[in-house]
Amino acid sequence: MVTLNIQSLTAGYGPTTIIAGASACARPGGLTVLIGPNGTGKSTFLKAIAGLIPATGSIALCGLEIPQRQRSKTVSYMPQDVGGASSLTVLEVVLLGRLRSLGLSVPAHLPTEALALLNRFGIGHLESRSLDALSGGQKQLVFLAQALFRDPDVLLLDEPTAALDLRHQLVVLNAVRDHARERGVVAIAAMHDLSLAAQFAQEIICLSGGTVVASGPAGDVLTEERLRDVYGVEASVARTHAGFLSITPLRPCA
Ligand SMILES: Nc1ncnc2c1ncn2[C@@H]1O[C@H](COP(=O)(O)OP(=O)(O)OP(=O)(O)O)[C@@H](O)[C@H]1O
Repeated sequence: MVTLNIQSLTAGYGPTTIIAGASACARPGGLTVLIGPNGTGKSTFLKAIAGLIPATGSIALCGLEIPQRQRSKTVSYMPQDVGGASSLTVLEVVLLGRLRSLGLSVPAHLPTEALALLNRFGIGHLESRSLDALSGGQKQLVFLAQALFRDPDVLLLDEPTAALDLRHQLVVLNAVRDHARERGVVAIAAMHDLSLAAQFAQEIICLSGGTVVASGPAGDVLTEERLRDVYGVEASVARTHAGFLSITPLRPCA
């Protein structure tokens, strides 16, 4: 099984350290949700795992260290702002400028599979539309489809449901969770909606102050005491009739 082990990860920007010796483990076959307040470093954590920013510490898959220069082959990162998001390299983007004259031979099954994925997200009818002519949520769905289609060993999604309506939030999180189950891959998504996180996560990692302060099943991580400590809010944590945790923020702590 391709468990991702993160040990003593330290990363930041210039002289500023944002992630300071964070350690966590993400198991394959389900969705791991990364939570934490605004600006706490969730995106930085994911970018450091993906090898997109300099970092120290160890990132290992199945016990084998993945050197930073090889991360892009095994790890796929979908950023929060999908305005120009793509997992294509800079060189590939330039090459695509001559797409029509490249004479690419695309095996017939690939467009069929890609279209099936778009249909799963309810946007198959947009297949020929230019990206410029899509709404923010539609664009997010296209790049999610690209991320899943790429089929990496480790899928990192930065707030994948932020621009989506209720139905598409469920469609996407079901698709990501099913994908992780079917392929046995690691999927980590940063999220702010804690009730949705509790519904879909096999495990939750909670970041605060540059380190991992808790990880495990939603019921262990999402306690009223932790929400007070980490988010500075009084919140009610209850279980719904369907058996899921429901988190209701009540008021900021005094
Ligand atoms: N390119 C950058 N250069 C300098 N500082 C940055 C850069 N990107 C982010 N930061 C800073 O790093 C800190 C962590 O940002 P990050 O985006 O990782 O937080 P986050 O937990 O994902 O936040 P949010 O929930 O608001 O999206 C913030 O203080 C932010 O201002």
